[in-house]
Amino acid sequence: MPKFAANLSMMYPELPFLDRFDAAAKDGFRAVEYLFPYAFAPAEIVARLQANGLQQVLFNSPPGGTDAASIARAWDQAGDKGTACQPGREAEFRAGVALALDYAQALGCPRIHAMAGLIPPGLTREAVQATYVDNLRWAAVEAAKQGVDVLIEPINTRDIPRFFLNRQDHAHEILAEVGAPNLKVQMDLYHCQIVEGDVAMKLRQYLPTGRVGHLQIAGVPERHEPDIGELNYGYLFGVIDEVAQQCGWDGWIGGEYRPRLGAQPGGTRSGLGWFAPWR
Ligand SMILES: O=C(O)C(=O)[C@H](O)CO
Ligand SMILES: [Mg+2]
Repeated sequence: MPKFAANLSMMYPELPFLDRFDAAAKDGFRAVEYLFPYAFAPAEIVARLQANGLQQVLFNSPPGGTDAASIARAWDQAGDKGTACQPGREAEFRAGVALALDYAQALGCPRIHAMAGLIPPGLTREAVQATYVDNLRWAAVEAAKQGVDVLIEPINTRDIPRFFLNRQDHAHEILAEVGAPNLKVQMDLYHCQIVEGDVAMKLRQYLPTGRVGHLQIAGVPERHEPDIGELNYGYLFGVIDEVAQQCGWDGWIGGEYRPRLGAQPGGTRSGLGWFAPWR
């Protein structure tokens, strides 16, 4: 049976961040994921997780910067979407991963997502792949010391132009090149549909490899609830369940979507019809 995590960066926009843990638990979620915990002391988040019996199943290493203020600026102002592929920012990437691993230890989180970043102007994907691979190899070694997986996620270039990693097959080629068993793919079906399509067959192809560390879902193309848009998630959850039972995949599925009703009071909860059969 699929296990769903609430993405607290996109769901519950009607609530302050720290109140979203309680709301997700009240709505039946047993796990949460989000982008960045760095604006809060780990103890503040641990208190919310423990008060609600929630598992922390994913968050991102910093997209740039290495302290709360510079991380927020990197995402909001600089438009950084990771630094892993960017030559000359290796020290920043590594400091960010070290911070993320400290938080992962404190939060009991078994995986972090290291965003690839944008291909720098004037360079090509091929020209920066070696930097990406070297950074991931370093991150995987550090993460393995505390039993944490590092995830890489193909992201579509309509949402993030010039993002380095866009395709599932390229992500799995990177895993092979890095050669670290704790480096895995964050397979976001929203991005997979936009970039490649054929989502059910890609689930059947990649879940049995044991190298998909996490799934995420959202409606396509609006990125609202999974039951709004061109993907039949009822069918896809059945495929995930069938393949997971065959291959033993036991991962989480993050609801990484913007509720259609936005920040209206109760807007997120009123859109949880897709989740009702799985609570
Ligand atoms: O963009 C996505 O789909 C992600 O999952 C990143 O981690 C955050 O943007
Ligand atoms: Mg995603």
